[in-house]
Formats: sequence, C-alpha cells, structure tokens
Amino acid sequence: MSKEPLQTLGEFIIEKQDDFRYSSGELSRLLSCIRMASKLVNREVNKAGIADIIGIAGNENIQGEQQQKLDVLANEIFITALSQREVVCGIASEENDDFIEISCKGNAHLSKYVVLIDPLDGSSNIDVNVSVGTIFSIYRRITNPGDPVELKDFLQKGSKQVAAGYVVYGSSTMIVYTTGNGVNGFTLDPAIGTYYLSHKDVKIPTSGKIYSINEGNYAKFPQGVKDYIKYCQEEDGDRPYTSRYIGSLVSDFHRNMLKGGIYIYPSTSQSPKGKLRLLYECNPMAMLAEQAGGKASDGFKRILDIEPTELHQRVPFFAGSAAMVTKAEEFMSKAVDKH
Ligand SMILES: O=P(O)(O)OC[C@H]1O[C@](O)(COP(=O)(O)O)[C@@H](O)[C@@H]1O
Ligand SMILES: [Mg+2]
Ligand SMILES: [Mg+2]
Repeated sequence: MSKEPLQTLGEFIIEKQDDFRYSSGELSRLLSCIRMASKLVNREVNKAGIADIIGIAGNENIQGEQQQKLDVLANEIFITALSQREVVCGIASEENDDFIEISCKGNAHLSKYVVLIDPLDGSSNIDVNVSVGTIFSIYRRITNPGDPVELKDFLQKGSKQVAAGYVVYGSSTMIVYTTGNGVNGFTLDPAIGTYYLSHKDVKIPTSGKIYSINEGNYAKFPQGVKDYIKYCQEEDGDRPYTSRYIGSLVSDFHRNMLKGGIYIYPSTSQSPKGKLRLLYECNPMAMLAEQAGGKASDGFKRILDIEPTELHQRVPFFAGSAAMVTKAEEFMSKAVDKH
C-alpha cells in the first residue's frame, strides 16, 4: 500500500493555486474545465467501437484534410465546455479556420486567457483502435480584458505559454500538463471518473533508445534527417536504436517522454514546412519537453522562440531526450540542404 494518500487532479490544481498568493483562481477553473471536457471526449472515444460514429464526417478542415466524426465531436465538446464556463476569452482550434471569441454575459467578461487546441490528435487512427489524444496550450491575452480578443492574442511565441498539456486516450486515459513548474501526469479511474496523480514530476531521460519518424517519407527527407536515421541504425555503443512510430503525436511523444527517445516530423521536399502545427501541436509539446528536462527544435532552433505568423502555421519538429535532439541538430547543420 502506498504511504501517501492518492491525490486527485482536482486536489492538485487547488494545491498549486495556493502556491500563488494573489491567484484569482481563473487558471485553476480553466484547467478544471479541460479536465471535465476530456472526460466527455474520453467517453466518446471509448464508445467509438460500438456506436456508429466512426468514419468521415464529410467536411474538410482548413488543412484540406477530411475530418473524422470524432474530431467534430471533440471540438464541440471542448469549445462548449470552455465557452459556457467563460474561463477563456478566445479559442483557436485545429478544426476551425479562425479563432472564436467568447462573448461576455452579464458582468464584463474579464477572462485573461486564450486557449489553442488540437481537440483530437491522431484521429486517422481511431478506426483501428489506436490511441488518440488532445493537445492544449494556454496564453495570457495581450489585449486588455474586456476588449475584443485579437489575432495577436493567439500569435504569441511558445515561450509565453502559461500552461500546456495533452490528454492521451489510450489503454488508460491520462492527462499530462505543466504550468511552467515541472510536468505531472494523472491517470483516469474510469469507474469513478476521477484523475489521480500517477506520474509526479516527470523527467525525460537525457538520452534514450527510441527514434520515431514516418520512414515511409524517407526519400523526401532533408539530407540531415537521412544522415541522422543512418546514425540511429548503426551498430555502435547503445545503437542501433529501436524504431517506434504510432502516427499519433500524443502517443509517440508520451512514450518517448517516459522511456527516452526522439520524435521527428521533418520538412519534406513536398511539405517544406513539415506537417505539424506550431501553435497547438508543437508549442505545447515543446513546453512539456523542456519542463521535463528535454528539448524541442525545428532542426536548427528552439521551437518556443519561433514568432508565429498565422494560426495554422506548420513547422518541422524534433522533440524528446535532450542529447538526442542535440545530435539530430548536429546532423541538420552539417548537411548541405539546410531546410
Ligand atoms: O501520418 P503521418 O504523416 O506520419 O502523420 C502523423 C502525424 O499527424 C498527426 O496525426 C496530425 O494530427 P491530427 O490528427 O490532429 O491532424 C499527428 O498526430 C501525427 O504525429
Ligand atoms: Mg494533431
Ligand atoms: Mg486533430
């Protein structure tokens, strides 16, 4: 039996709020709202096998990709939960072309936070029962509370994030997040619908043995990535590394964070900016990586230092164990085709 009583996510959020003497509790309410919405999405994900909700919803999102039905549902669940509780003044989602302003009711709505979200990550994996996730990123707005929210409130550097996290709907459902003071993970007890602290102060091993990349795109990779893959496969010391790629960023990142490893989604000759989105995929994962002692880069520079120019901006992404990301960067800068 464990000596310490199990701490719930709700208790943890309140305990951390008490660390800030002048906290208004707004961030705590926002995190509690994400916690609640994640349980609703979890219910839908679990039902996916039995209910007739698998398949293509028929709409295309701004990326020109077909939306799965669960993408739509998860998007609605998060937007409804966040807007009804008025814990944010604006939301930007992968599934919406533009950001959404949350209008005020009654007293002037003074929320100081905006949320950027990938409501369902890895959704192409749903119909084969593979883990999916939700990724979220929270910023303090730049414009004045009470004023209309503006695009610049969302286009902030990742280093300005107040909090970031993900939910992984896997063999168990977990929420992993940071408010800039380390990373903690909570596992859902589905019987009673409560998240318990299960992974306290997570640290990514400095180096690992896993590399995760979609090698089907090999021919289109920049030379630096090809060279790094060759390095991963060579027999020398602790190499060759093991190749693991699920195709769900949340799941691939989560595994590597716990075991040590590197996740790469590079630029390709077809997609020179890569595939993943800076604001609601890479920035939150980069903040988590750094808070856990790891590293996140676009192959040359720190993800969290990139000045965003558009909501759905894409960026090459290298994240995970610090020594492995540094090594991959070395290969990138040595290669002739610097992209
Ligand atoms: O199939 P690919 O090209 O390897 O891409 C996989 C990547 O695309 C994504 O599925 C994109 O996320 P969405 O499902 O939210 O669009 C990531 O989760 C994943 O890492
Ligand atoms: Mg995604
Ligand atoms: Mg998505």
